[in-house]
Amino acid sequence: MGSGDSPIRSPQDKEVPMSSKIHGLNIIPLRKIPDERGTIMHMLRADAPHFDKFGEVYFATAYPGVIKAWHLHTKQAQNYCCIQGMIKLVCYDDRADSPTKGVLQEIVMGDLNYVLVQIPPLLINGWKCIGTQTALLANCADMPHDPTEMKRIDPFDPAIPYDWALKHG
Ligand SMILES: Cc1cn([C@H]2C[C@H](O)[C@@H](COP(=O)(O)OP(=O)(O)O[C@H]3O[C@@H](C)C(=O)[C@@H](O)[C@H]3O)O2)c(=O)[nH]c1=O
Repeated sequence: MGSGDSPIRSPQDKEVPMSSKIHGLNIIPLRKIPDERGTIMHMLRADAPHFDKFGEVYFATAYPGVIKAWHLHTKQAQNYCCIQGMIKLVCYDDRADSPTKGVLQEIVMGDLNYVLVQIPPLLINGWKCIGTQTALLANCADMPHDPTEMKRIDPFDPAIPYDWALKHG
C-alpha cells in the first residue's frame, strides 16, 4: 500500500449489530469499497461471527411503491441486504414467548444505509420499495427455498399495527 492509501480494515473486523428493538433481529453495518473502477459491496462471510449456515442465495426486486408483505417464515432465517435502491423493511414481533412481543420496527435500508438485516424464523416481516428506483434485495437464506414453510398475511391486515402509506409531514 502506498503512503497515501486509505487503511482498509481487515475483513475480520468485528461488525457490531446496530440498534435493533426486536429480540433476535440483527442490523449489521456493511462496507462499500469504491475505487475509480467501481465498488466492492460486502454482504456476508462464512467466518463472520453472525454467520450461521448457508441455504440459498436469491434476489427479489420490487418496483417503486410495491409492498411485499407480510411473510412469516416458520423455519428459514433470512439475511437481507438491499444492494440497489431503497426499501423500508418492517418487522413485527408476534412471537408468544418473545421478550419483545408486540414490538414493531421499521428499517430504511439500501444505497443510503447499507446494512445486513438478519431476520429469525417466526418474525413477521415485509418490505416496500421507496424512492423512485426499482429495489433489488438479496437474501442469503439459511435453508433452500421451501414454499411450504412460509405463511403469507395480507399486507393490510388490521391484526398487524402498521400503515404502509407514505408518512408525510
Ligand atoms: C423466494 C423464492 C420464490 N421462488 C418462486 C416462487 C414463486 O413462483 C415466485 C415468486 O415467489 P414469492 O411470491 O414467494 O416471492 P415474494 O413475494 O417476492 O416473496 C419472497 O421475497 C423474498 C425476499 C423472500 O425472502 C422470500 O422468502 C419470499 O418472501 O418465485 C423461487 O423459486 N425461489 C425462491 O427462493
